[in-house]
Amino acid sequence: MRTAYSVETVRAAERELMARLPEGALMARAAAGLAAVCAGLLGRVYGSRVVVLAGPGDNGGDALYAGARLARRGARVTAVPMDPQRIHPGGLAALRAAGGRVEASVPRRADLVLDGLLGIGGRGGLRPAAAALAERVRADALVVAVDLPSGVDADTGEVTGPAVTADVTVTFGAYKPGLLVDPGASRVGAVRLVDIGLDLAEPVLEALQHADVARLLPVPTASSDKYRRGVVGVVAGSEQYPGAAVLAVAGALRGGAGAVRYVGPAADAVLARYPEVLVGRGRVQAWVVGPGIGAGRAAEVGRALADRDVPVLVDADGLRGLDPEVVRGRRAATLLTPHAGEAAALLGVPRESVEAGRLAAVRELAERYGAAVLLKGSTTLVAPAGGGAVRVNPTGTPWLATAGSGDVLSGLAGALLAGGLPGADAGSVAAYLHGLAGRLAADGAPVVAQEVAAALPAAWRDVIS
Ligand SMILES: NC(=O)C1=CN([C@@H]2O[C@H](COP(=O)(O)OP(=O)(O)OC[C@H]3O[C@@H](n4cnc5c(N)ncnc54)[C@H](O)[C@@H]3O)[C@@H](O)[C@H]2O)[C@@H](O)CC1
Ligand SMILES: Nc1ncnc2c1ncn2[C@@H]1O[C@H](COP(=O)(O)OP(=O)(O)O)[C@@H](O)[C@H]1O
Ligand SMILES: [K+]
Repeated sequence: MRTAYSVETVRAAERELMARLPEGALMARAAAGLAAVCAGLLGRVYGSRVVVLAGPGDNGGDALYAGARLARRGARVTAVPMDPQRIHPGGLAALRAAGGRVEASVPRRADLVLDGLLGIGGRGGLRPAAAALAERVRADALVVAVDLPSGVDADTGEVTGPAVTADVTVTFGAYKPGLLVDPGASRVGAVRLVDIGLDLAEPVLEALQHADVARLLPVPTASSDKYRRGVVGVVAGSEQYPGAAVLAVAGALRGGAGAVRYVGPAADAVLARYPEVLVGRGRVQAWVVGPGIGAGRAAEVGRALADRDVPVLVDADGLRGLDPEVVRGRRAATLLTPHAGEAAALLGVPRESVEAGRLAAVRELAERYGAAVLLKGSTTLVAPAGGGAVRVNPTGTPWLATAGSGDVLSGLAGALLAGGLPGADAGSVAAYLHGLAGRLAADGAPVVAQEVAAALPAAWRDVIS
């Protein structure tokens, strides 16, 4: 499991460690790690041109001390302060002692630019003086963000104004949520974690890895039969969107359901593609309701939710007007799987505000509905029902933004619910496999939803191998 920690947690761990270490030791560790990564990126340090954008706080300090280390190895290092009156004094002295220079404007030539403007103390987007410096960085220079790209909110990934886009981010002690959640995540480039010895409390965000998914996947045993493996009931599709039924069923079958029961008006289309499917109501271990059902089917959604002891996944049209009290009153898991537009409708806010503040939106929905919530999109997030760490999905590809791929995801997550996984596990494991299948099927070229479903077994094998 990869974990990310809030600024508050990082600062508390830093205080605790600093109390036991000589002054400056922690910053020296950070700077040493940073300089080592830069040296590796430069290949040849001697004679290289390095620019340090130095903000007013400790982030600038890290960058200046790292600059000093590179200068001692023969790099030509120029620091450009964001505010000449406020620059880390120790870092500045170290850089000068190592032969580095200070200039008021960004030099025209640079092999590598260290973005030490703002770290975890940054609030909001870059203010004009900082933004002007960042803008003057030449496009062909390698940009290395110190701790995080300046202008990205460390706790949320929000970017509310100008911000740096890095090629590499060297982060200290722990991943911060803003490095893993869009829009911030799109600005970090490759992330390198430098261990500075922090002893951290609870993470606020976590990302499953192959081994975690392998451990969670339900696998049939000698005593399994199709009912014990889990029957998934799929209420999906309509005359207008019969394909949604086929794709949700495909996801459920490929997700390891013992059997799939289809309920709705697209049975002919479903059976033509999947003769394995049972048609009509009956006992199930989980319901998937909503993909492609269109408007006016609230009664069917209500019927599934009323079965309080059976896990239910609600997606797409099923989410329209969903009543928080009904969902809160359920005993078994409920998993809601909105995209940003559906989440915005449930929250009564514009879509853009969900996209800009994905973590806050998914947490708010989980809290309001007392349910696990999977928010789809460029970084899929899954919040558990009872609060606690949100899961961010590390797999996936923008090629998955194709009609029907969400229907496959619903069926897949439904199969995992039927297999006994709790809501947030079912959602995050499904997103992981779906994202991996998307990558395998796309392989850099356009992909259609059926191919994503067809690649699920390969994704599954990849995870357990
Ligand atoms: N906390 C830790 O565990 C460690 C922190 N270290 C470094 O210290 C950094 C945090 O340092 P600080 O707390 O001094 O904070 P920062 O250096 O991130 O920034 C704080 C300063 O920036 C100004 N500022 C805030 N938002 C701004 C904006 N939007 N535009 C322009 N100026 C803005 C503030 O007025 C404040 O003076 C970390 O990111 C990391 O680089 C490392 O040295 C090692 C350990
Ligand atoms: N920019 C993106 N990058 C990666 N994945 C994306 C992106 N946009 C959408 N997706 C994924 O594509 C799928 C689309 O689902 P959804 O929006 O429900 O579409 P549909 O209703 O057509 O199936 C989701 O799994 C979502 O996370
Ligand atoms: K920075």
